[in-house]
Amino acid sequence: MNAASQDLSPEGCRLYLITPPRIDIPRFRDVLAAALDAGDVACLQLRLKDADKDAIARAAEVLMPVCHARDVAFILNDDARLAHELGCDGAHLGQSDGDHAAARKLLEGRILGITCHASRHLAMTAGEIGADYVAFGAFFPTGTKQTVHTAGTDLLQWWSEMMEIPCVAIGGITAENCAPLVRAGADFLAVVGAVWNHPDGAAAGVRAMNAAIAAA
Ligand SMILES: Cc1ncc(COP(=O)(O)OP(=O)(O)O)c(N)n1
Ligand SMILES: Cc1nc(C(=O)O)sc1CCOP(=O)(O)O
Ligand SMILES: [Mg+2]
Repeated sequence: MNAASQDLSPEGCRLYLITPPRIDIPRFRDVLAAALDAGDVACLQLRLKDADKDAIARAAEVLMPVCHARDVAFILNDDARLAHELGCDGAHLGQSDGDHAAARKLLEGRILGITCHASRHLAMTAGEIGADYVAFGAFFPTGTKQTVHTAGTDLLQWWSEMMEIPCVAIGGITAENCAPLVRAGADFLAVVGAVWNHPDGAAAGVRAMNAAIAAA
């Protein structure tokens, strides 16, 4: 994902970073800069699940320039209206995060991603309303979020053979387990823990993920 062009045409699988659910903004700013300097990252999704709009706005004000300085798209989770107001590059919406078609109109020319769990039907519907990407998951158990749905590589393979719209794989993805997802056609791997909880730091997490993607 390119912040300048909003071009989601994939050139091989790329890394999609999602913030930890809670952050200390000044400290995270430096960790993020180091992570983005460590290797290719298509975009960062700001996902602060317990934060109010003011706190999200404060985080976006600090973190969006860090992303844009590195040509990394800045995507807001859950709230298309706020993404529009804050000048984000796009929004990621789940199935309970408002009217997708209205969000598509509001975010014209910007990125709209939609969670489709493990459902071909939800993905087709997301494609019909003009989503820029569909997200499937969870592929593996994850400690970041309680998940209900389980997706398999057959879904990625079916989607990527049928459709031009890029697909994102999410849920418990690590450098150790990601190869089958890349080979099945995932255009982006979305991760939280594999980068921010990497034992050698987030920069090492980005390097490990990119090395695993390249080797897949
Ligand atoms: C890239 C990506 N894929 C899926 C999700 C999950 O979105 P959602 O189902 O709305 O759940 P929350 O993230 O809001 O807890 C995502 N955020 N990003
Ligand atoms: C935010 C999110 N959504 C998921 C879904 O399945 O829709 S799984 C997930 C958590 C991803 O974090 P980690 O990379 O640490 O597993
Ligand atoms: Mg959501």
